[in-house]
Amino acid sequence: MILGVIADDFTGATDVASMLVRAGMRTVQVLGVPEGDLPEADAVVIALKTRTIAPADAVAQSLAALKALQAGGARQIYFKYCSTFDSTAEGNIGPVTDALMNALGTDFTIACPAFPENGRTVFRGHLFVGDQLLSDSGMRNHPLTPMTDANLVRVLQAQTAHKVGLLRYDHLGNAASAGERVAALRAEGVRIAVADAVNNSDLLTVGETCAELPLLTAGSGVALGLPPAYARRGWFTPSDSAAMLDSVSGPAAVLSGSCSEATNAQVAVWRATGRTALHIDPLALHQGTQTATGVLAQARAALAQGPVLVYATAAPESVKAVQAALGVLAAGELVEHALAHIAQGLVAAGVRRLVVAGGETSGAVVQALQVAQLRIGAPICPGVPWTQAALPGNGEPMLLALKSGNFGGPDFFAQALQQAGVAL
Ligand SMILES: Nc1ncnc2c1ncn2[C@@H]1O[C@H](COP(=O)(O)OP(=O)(O)O)[C@@H](O)[C@H]1O
Ligand SMILES: O=C(O)[C@@H](O)C(=O)COP(=O)(O)O
Repeated sequence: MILGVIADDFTGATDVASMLVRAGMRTVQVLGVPEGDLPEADAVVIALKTRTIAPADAVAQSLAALKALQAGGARQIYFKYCSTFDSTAEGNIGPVTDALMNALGTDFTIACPAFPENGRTVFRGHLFVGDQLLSDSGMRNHPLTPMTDANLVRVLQAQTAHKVGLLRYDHLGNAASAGERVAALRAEGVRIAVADAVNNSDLLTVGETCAELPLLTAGSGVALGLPPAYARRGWFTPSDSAAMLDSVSGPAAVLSGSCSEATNAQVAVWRATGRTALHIDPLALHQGTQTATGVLAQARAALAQGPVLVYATAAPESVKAVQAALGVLAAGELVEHALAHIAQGLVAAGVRRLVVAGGETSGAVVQALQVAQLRIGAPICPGVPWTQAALPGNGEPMLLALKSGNFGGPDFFAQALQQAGVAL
């Protein structure tokens, strides 16, 4: 294994796995820290659900993942977080980075969430989402990790006691000048350098400059820049490594717990077509006037007519009202449990092609389905591939598309299902 990736959520894990596959690395994604040996591959991605949990728990799980990757022989470790730097006031990007650096005995790493193909660029340490600063984008209203500061040096500095610096774009002209700047930053005592990157060429420079660091921390964009750097060092030969997924039939469904602007638009487009769309109302769930079992029964009944969408996706005002009534974490968990329960019931009813929107939501759903490993197939859009899992028990194949809340065009759900052979 060349690269061992620790991803802080499940959509992020398929995102980075998809990038590595695209750059020619044989990549396997495992869900949670496995008990036994890791699979044989150029890169192994361990998907955790640590983005919004207590920092101490996130650190413990990340260190367990690190141990497994080290036992599998990983030459380099990559801590994958969101391209919008999603974190709470306490972390977990800073605490997990610090813990991994200590465990690896290293005194320098970078932090680079840039993913230019999806509009995430970092310029002078500030993160942009399209033309907007992160703090002006829809991320300011995220239910669990509202991002209200685009200055990543400042955001990260608040999460670590160590010195955070900036690897600015004007040093990214080539790997030699970037390398000199890294040496200077290290001499200044900087432990974590936020790296600018506004296009894929910057990511290639970052990849070349950082290919031999024990630890990288990034969104999925840097994963594009690393494989060419590894290949130049003779560590592997890129191959067309995208898995051919099995052709899977059976009913299809979409579960959506993301409240991002992109997902709100995708739900609106689906509803406008008149296809089945069942709404989960967290307040009604809490009061008991709606139950997950009731919604599941409706969804199962509708499957014969075609794919079903079940969504809790709501606009920011509505999310805020729910959170004011129930509490932020309790509201999130209530919805996640409901969608996970519905996923289990739908799979028991024969659903074999499932799209899930939202990182936390995907984590809850995939954990409930007790899936252990994903094969990465062709991308539906940048950052979202179809994947194949074997169901526990009988090992039957099922296709899963885990969509980051922010990714995909307005017609993503139909596009994904059609790509998996679902007639609409
Ligand atoms: N209507 C709602 N009100 C409050 N919280 C909600 C609502 N719908 C979903 N949630 C919660 O919001 C969170 C969305 O996070 P996530 O699934 O990671 O989406 P994204 O990928 O957009 O970040 C989840 O914890 C989900 O349960
Ligand atoms: O880097 C990204 O933007 C995604 O890979 C990601 O981490 C997804 O997180 P969610 O938006 O919470 O799904």
